[in-house]
Amino acid sequence: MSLSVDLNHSFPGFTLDVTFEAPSGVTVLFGHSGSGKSTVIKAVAGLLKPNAGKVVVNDRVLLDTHGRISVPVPRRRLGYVFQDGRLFPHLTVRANLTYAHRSDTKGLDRVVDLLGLGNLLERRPGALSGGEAQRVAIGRALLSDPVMLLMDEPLAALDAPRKAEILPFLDRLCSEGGVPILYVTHAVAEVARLASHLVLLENGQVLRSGPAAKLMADPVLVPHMGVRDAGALLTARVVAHHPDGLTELEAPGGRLFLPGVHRAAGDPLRVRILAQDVILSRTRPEGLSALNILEGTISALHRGGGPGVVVQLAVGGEHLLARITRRSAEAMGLAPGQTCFAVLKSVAVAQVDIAEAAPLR
Ligand SMILES: Nc1ncnc2c1ncn2[C@@H]1O[C@H](COP(=O)(O)OP(=O)(O)OP(=O)(O)O)[C@@H](O)[C@H]1O
Repeated sequence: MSLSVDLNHSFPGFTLDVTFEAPSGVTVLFGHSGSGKSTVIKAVAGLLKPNAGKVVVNDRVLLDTHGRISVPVPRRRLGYVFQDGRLFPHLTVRANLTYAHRSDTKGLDRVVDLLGLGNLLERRPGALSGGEAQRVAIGRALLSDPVMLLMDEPLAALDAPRKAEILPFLDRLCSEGGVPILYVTHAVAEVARLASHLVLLENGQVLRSGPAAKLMADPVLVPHMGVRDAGALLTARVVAHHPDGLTELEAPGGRLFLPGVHRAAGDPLRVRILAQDVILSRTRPEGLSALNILEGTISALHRGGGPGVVVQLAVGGEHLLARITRRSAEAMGLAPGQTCFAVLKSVAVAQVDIAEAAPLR
């Protein structure tokens, strides 16, 4: 699938002017509140008629204001998942799922299995948790046999435990579902977990558009992600589970030992490592409590306006980010091309930051 979006629209005091192309997979529209994310997704869905623009999904023109084409909403064949599930309260989960069902029963079985809905089918929405209701809403959208799923902050209304509960299902949807997704969020953790392609929006414009792993590892973009949320993604593979509860992973640049990762040996993972959790050393450190030491080469340094510096480290074919003080960077004489060791505490990596791997490269 490919998605091509070119939109112009004005509200009083706000102008949207965005152009981006995205390949198959999960495209995340990320930006702060009011940056225009929902306006873009509504225009793609056909719920908002932009002043001018063109939207093409898989060579199918959904909108072309010059050519006076605007495919009506039902004929766009897009599945829409809102913040709140918007299920029919008087229907069971099964009836909600089959309401707009265009697939065969096999499709229903697959979606029920993919989203873990088997034991919920006879319940009504009032008897579901927020996370369960959202899974049903996603299932219903999938069963309408869409050419693309549009998800507008689908986790925003859920508390942290419900988010953690639904994320593994979204991982599976992204890696096995086969349906391309346009996903709106302002949560960096969701970008890190789900995105294959990232479109950064700011004040109604595209700041950057590109592969998620590349943009997440760009030191210049750290302020846009938020200094406490910024972090690069590494692909890793489970090597072994040790009796002391640690899981050993093979990662670019070395081994990682993380607290109990519940995946089988050999499984590929995608691990987000927050820039603020990485310590740098010019020599291989010894006698530390931190178990994880990855060897790399400094590929970029970026000074912000404040006392911080973001260092990008090439490890294997991937990148890590470390946010340290300018004082430390100067004292260590850090410069591109130098060998450097990244030190990471095992307990710094949260379970929510470990996902089934969608390939990064
Ligand atoms: N129907 C409307 N009429 C007037 N202004 C609107 C309308 N819809 C959106 N806007 C304005 O357009 C801008 C972009 O809104 P939009 O909802 O696309 O942002 P967003 O990035 O999705 O924000 P959030 O994360 O808060 O949902 C905002 O300034 C908003 O107030």
